[in-house]
Amino acid sequence: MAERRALGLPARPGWKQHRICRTKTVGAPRVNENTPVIQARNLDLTFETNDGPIHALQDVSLDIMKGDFVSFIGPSGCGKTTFLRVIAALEEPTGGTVTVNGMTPDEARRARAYGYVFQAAGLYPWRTIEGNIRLPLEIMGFERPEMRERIDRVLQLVDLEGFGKKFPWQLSGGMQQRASIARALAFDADILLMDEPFGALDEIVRDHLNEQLLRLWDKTSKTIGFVTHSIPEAVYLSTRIVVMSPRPGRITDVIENTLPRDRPLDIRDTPEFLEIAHRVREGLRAGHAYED
Ligand SMILES: Nc1ncnc2c1ncn2[C@@H]1O[C@H](COP(=O)(O)OP(=O)(O)OP(=O)(O)O)[C@@H](O)[C@H]1O
Repeated sequence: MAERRALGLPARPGWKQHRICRTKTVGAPRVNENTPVIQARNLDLTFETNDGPIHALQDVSLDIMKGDFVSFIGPSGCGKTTFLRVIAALEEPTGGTVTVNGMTPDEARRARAYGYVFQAAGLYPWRTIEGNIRLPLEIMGFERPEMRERIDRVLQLVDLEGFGKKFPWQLSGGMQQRASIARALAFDADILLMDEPFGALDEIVRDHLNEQLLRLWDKTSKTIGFVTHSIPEAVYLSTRIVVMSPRPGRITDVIENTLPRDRPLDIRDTPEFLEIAHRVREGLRAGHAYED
C-alpha cells in the first residue's frame, strides 16, 4: 500500500490514505543552490512491536545536496530502508525533522518531488511496459500527447526502446528493473530514491545496470539516494557513502568519494577505488565492534 502511494497510485478501497492530488505540481520547491535538497536533523524512529520497541533510527542527521549520489550501506536492520521511507513519507519519524526540497516529506510526495524504485520491480503483469509507466501519469492527469512523449523519453533513457509493447514476463529480471526505473523517472522528479534495486540480479547484469545508472545520473543531474549491501556498488556509484550501524540504526561515517565522475567499470581495480572500499569496510567493522 505504501509502495502504491510512493508510485502515485491510489490506495486500495478501505485503506486509510492521504488524498492523492491529481495536479502535476503542488507547491514550488523552496530551495536555492546552497540549500540541501534533502535535510535530516536528529531523526529518530522507534517501531512499537509486540516484542517491544525497535529503535530503527537514532539521531540521524544528513544533508544531501543537489546532484549528489548518496549510497546508504550497512548490515541488515541498520535502518537504511527506514531512512529512505521517512524521506519518502512512507514512515513517520518519532523525533527530529526531514525536509525535501524545503517541504515536509508529505508535501514533497504530493509535489512529485521524487521517484521511488523498490527492491522488486513491482510491475503489473497484466499491463505492458508502457502501460506500467503510463499508470501513475494517468493518475496524475497528464494529457495523452505528453504521456506519449514522457514514455518514449524514459524508455530511451533506460535503453528499452522497442520494448514498450511487451509484458513484464517477456523481459529479463534486469530489463524489468530498468522498466521500474523508467516508471520512477516518468514524473521527471529531480530526486530518485532507490532501495537496493539491483540486489536480486546476477553480477554481470548488475555491473551493466550500474554503468547505465551512472550514465543516466550524469545525463539528468538528478539527486539520488541509493540503498545497497555491496561495497563495490556503493563506491562505484556514489559521490558520498553513508555507513550505518544497527541497534539502534545510526550513521557511523560519511565518506566523500574522490573518484572522478567518469568511471569505467575497471576503475574498481585501481588503488584509489580499493582505498575507498577499504575505508567503507573499516567503517562497517567499527559499527559492528561498537555492539560487542
Ligand atoms: N514496519 C515495521 N515494524 C516494525 N519494525 C520494523 C518495521 N520496519 C522496519 N522495522 C525494523 O526496523 C529495523 C530497521 O529496518 P530496515 O528495514 O530499515 O533495515 P535495513 O538496514 O534496510 O535492512 P535490510 O538491509 O535487511 O533491508 C529492523 O530491525 C526492522 O526489523
